[in-house]
Amino acid sequence: MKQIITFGEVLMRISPIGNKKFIQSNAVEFYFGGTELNVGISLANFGGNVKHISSISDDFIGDTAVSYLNKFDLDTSSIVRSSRPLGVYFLEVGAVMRPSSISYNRSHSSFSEIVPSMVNWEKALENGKWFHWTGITPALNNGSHQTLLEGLKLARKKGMTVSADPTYRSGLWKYGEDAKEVLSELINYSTVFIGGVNEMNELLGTTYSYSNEDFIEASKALMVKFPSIEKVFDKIRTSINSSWHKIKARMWNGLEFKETTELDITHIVDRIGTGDAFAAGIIHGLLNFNDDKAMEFGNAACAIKHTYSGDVNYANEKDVLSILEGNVTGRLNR
Ligand SMILES: O=C(O)C(=O)C[C@H](O)[C@H](O)CO
Repeated sequence: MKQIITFGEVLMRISPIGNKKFIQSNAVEFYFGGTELNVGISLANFGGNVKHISSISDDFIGDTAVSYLNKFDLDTSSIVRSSRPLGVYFLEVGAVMRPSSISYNRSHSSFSEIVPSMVNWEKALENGKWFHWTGITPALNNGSHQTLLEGLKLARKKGMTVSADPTYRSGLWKYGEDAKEVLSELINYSTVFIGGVNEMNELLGTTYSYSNEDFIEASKALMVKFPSIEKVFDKIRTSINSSWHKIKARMWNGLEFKETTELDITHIVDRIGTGDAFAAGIIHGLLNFNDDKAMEFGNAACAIKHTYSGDVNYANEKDVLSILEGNVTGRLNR
């Protein structure tokens, strides 16, 4: 089976247990995560053959991270190891009207210091069919930006499908390059855009609203500016409070507009990684179903991720299809 390639940082999340603040607690729990890794693990849980490429610390914490990836049968053969530490982030999980808070400790991490000569892209992509990247990787450093660019160029040369989740995080991008310029360059090597009106406005310098009409116009304008983009998938989140969200998805594939119904997530267990679950659902859907079902599958995958603690979506294909079929009451399985 040909491989889906994900490339990005593996991070450790450290968080007080439950919804406590650090000052309330001395008991913490940890999880492994990282945007692109979350996508990779979710795709493996759906049955995909996934290779994750990264740079990970050459110490026992890095060994543990690699073992975690192996637990999901990810191909870790193109991961490089370095003397720099694994990136860490601290999370306080909010509840109801109290928002969650994140602080990153990743500026000199193993992945932040990656440079193009560390990855043998020819070898890494030899069995690849799909490449997924996000805007986090080029936001970290010039080295991670250039390494990604090399991988994308080769992926397109080999005719692979490339999905882009441009995720713009203003708190990153500290190394002096212009986010809009860099992301525009990288999107030219991408075919599927997983992002919404905000991201499109950022790239196009426009002010489209959230209406469906504006979403279609923004998607058309995006495809004119970046002719390699064939499909746009967007997720709309309505936040009642930290513990209660509603989500739905919509798409423009150059020919038709479709949207899902809204799924009501009344008791969020953990919302970190839900966007990655959406991206993985879209990729799995496009590889196995039609565009419409891919959008529905992405939305259902995003919804069920809210029920698992940690960054990763543990749902398999059957779990997601069951949500799609309307089984949302959580009835006990015996
Ligand atoms: O990858 C990152 O930057 C993270 O913050 C780790 C999380 O797993 C990620 O944000 C979830 O989307």
